[in-house]
Amino acid sequence: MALRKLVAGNWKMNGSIAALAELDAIAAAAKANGTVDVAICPPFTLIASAVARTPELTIGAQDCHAAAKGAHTGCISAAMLVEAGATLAIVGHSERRADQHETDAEVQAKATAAIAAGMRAIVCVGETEGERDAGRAVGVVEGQLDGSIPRDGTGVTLVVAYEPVWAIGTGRTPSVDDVAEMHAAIRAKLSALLGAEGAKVRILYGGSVKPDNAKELLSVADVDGALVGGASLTAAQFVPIIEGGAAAS
Ligand SMILES: O=C(CO)COP(=O)(O)O
Repeated sequence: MALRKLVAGNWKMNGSIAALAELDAIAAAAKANGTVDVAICPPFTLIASAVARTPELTIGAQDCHAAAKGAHTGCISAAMLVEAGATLAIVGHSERRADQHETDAEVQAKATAAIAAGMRAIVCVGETEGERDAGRAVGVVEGQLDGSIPRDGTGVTLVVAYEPVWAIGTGRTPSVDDVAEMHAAIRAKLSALLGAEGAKVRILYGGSVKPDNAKELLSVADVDGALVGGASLTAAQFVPIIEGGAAAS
């Protein structure tokens, strides 16, 4: 079953009010390429301004806290993100798993909170270079899915992003065969975990997606979109990736 592709940008800790000007051309490209869904996840402080500037564009967050409210200084709840206008939240990005020591259980709780608040959750998984070299990539990702995927959401509210850690920000990507193998394994695992709902979960590829490789990567079986870091910061780079997604649809 071919799922509608989602091309999502993760701005990480980049951007500014001035940089939101990029959204104008990105929103126009989203409209012109209506066969794909497009989203941008800017830093928390820019979410409301991004929604105000381009209400037609899906705006998401890069994290949320698992709790509804309380004594968690510096954290943001899913309900706060919804109030700001976010309709999806990335959770469990490898940078947060590494820098903030987030565990699978915490990622699962965050995804559950995001979905309960009415957002879609993009749950990130991916192996390190050492794990791939040791032949453990698929096993590591299956384990992350086991621990991080909420069992009570619907397939539509859940998105998985496969982001090999060694491909993020490096200009290196797995071979098309390796991407196909991993995405097939993720699909099988999702079906085992979620039954029929597993077939509805979009599986994004992330890690050095650029204008010149987007169409090829997005054409691989069970690649239902892309999660784009650096190349999502400018319309000049992100629009051709949106077009690549449409061409692969
Ligand atoms: O981490 C990523 C998206 O979440 C990928 O980042 P790059 O596209 O910059 O490699």
